[in-house]
Amino acid sequence: MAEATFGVLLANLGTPDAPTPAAVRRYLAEFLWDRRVIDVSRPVWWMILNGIVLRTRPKKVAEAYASVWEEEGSPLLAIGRRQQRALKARLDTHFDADIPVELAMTYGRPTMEAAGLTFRKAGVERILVLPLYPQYSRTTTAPVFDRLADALAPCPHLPELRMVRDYHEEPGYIDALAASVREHWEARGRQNHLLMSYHGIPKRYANEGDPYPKHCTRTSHLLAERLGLRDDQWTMTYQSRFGREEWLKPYTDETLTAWGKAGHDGVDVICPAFAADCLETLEEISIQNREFFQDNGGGDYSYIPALNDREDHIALLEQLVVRHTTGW
Ligand SMILES: C=CC1=C(C)c2cc3[nH]c(cc4nc(cc5[nH]c(cc1n2)c(C)c5CCC(=O)O)C(CCC(=O)O)=C4C)c(C)c3C=C
Ligand SMILES: [Fe+2]
Ligand SMILES: [Fe+2]
Repeated sequence: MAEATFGVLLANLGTPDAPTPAAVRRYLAEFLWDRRVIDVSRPVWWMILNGIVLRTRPKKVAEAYASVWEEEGSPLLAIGRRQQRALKARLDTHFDADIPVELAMTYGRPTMEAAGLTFRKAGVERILVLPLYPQYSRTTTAPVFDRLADALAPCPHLPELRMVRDYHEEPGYIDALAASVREHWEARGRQNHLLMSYHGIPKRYANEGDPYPKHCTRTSHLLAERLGLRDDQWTMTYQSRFGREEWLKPYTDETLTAWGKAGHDGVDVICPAFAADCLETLEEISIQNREFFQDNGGGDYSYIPALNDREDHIALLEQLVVRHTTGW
């Protein structure tokens, strides 16, 4: 095997260390203090965050985490580890070399500092950063860049860096999403409507130039086209809103509640912005939103899992690495 000429840093959002109020509080305190995520003036936000949010939210959110927690821990981290191992295996074969692949979270553990140190000890001089967010957002992709820069700040000899900014219209991504939908239809039956639910962001961020909703819309149209869906066979919505400000619309929960009341007989739900299943898909979509639909009179409700460690998903990540490391 040849020696690697670069390393790959897979990055995702982060998750608490345990499904307990204390661990969730630590996680939220770090995450929600990031200006890229919440840009309210610091003194005002400090009062709201410490006076209200961190006093009330951790208990409720810890219960939600407990309902999806796995033996290996938080689903986001457990799946991230599987993605890391599977990508390394593919890259080692592709390059016939021992390619270092690290997983780091923007908030919580495993930290960017730990990944940076591992690369440094291995003598890695070039790092390809691959944030696991198909659609770029200032609230998710940009903090990966900030946190990595912070982690490397003490390093006297910076590695060469490249970052995949987004892959929202990458053919391998759309193909993998479409294959996951078709396989789900074959295994579980097909509902007559497909809902594509994306994590939301405040509408103001989009008005200020975040291309996230444009990326989501493009992904949705490409997926619908690849599945041969007519316009009346699919809908796109945004989930997980937080706080009082207006977020991107239409909202997933309001849409499913209205569809339930209107007596819709069935819906398949996919969340294309999540490269790995996590609290926002396994609890919010698969449990909470199912109730909004069915308790209001809706029929069948079927959640289509994230791409996780599917072979075609890992093959897509491999393709992205191969393309973005050209010349290294
Ligand atoms: C407060 C504002 C938030 C913005 C803006 C936001 C954007 C955003 N988030 C993801 C992906 C994930 N978010 C997750 C959890 C989560 N998100 C927020 C808030 C914002 N997200 C909170 C407060 C939480 C924690 C749970 C809660 O308290 O409700 C997760 C899951 C993590 C896990 O541990 O499973 C992911 C993944 C995207 C893609 C995005 C914008 C594009
Ligand atoms: Fe979020
Ligand atoms: Fe949520």
